[in-house]
Amino acid sequence: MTKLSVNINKIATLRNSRGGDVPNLLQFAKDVQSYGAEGITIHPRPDERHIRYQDAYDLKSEVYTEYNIEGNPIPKFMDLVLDIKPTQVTLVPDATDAITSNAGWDTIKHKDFLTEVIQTFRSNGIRTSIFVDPDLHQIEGAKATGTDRIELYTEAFAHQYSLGNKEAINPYMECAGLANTLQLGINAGHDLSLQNIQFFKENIPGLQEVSIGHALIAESLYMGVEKVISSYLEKLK
Ligand SMILES: CC(=O)[C@@H](O)[C@H](O)COP(=O)(O)O
Ligand SMILES: NCC(=O)COP(=O)(O)O
Repeated sequence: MTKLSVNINKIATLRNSRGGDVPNLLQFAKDVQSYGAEGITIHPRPDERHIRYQDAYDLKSEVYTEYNIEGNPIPKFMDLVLDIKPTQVTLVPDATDAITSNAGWDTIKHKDFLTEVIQTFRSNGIRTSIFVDPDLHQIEGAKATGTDRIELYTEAFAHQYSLGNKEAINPYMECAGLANTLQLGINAGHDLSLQNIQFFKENIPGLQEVSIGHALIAESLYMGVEKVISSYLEKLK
């Protein structure tokens, strides 16, 4: 059984574009949990262009499933996570101006830093996960940091799969095999979608959690737009 954690960054992006409170982020989080989602993921960025730090605090009392906060462990982010104490923190090595996450950690180069950060979070009762590329050396490096889990960065798989290249799953399968042997928990995310999720899940043994945002929100628009147009037309008769 793989848990679905819904990344709600895009809801905050839409809200912020008009400066008000539509759509309401907290209500959305409540609703997706009531529809069965098993977690809520947010990825606050230093410029707060979507999730604001205050959102992260406000969500704390509304998330009754798993609360996963992702980000680069700069001091401001560390303080936020240690204050909130979510279920899980996922460490992502993003540049401050990154449009979206575009690489996993070099767990070998940053071993000492990651080990210290992970120890801080774990000693506060927060489960840890490290965002990594599907590379066996990086999985071994992740194990050495003491992290509970890894999050496999799935952008390369998603892109290749959309081009029909199913072999793109191979490095992920190898990394999952190694992670299972090392008793590292396995999460995955980035560009997972209704098109690729079943194939990914079927080929990754021990996949514990996926966090999905961008495609899930776009798919929700497409799957809902017909009903909404009909509702408007009904009112405009
Ligand atoms: C780590 C990861 O892949 C996601 O958290 C992704 O970075 C979402 O962030 P944006 O919504 O800012 O693209
Ligand atoms: N950790 C990945 C995540 O939260 C969502 O990524 P995406 O589905 O928005 O690409």
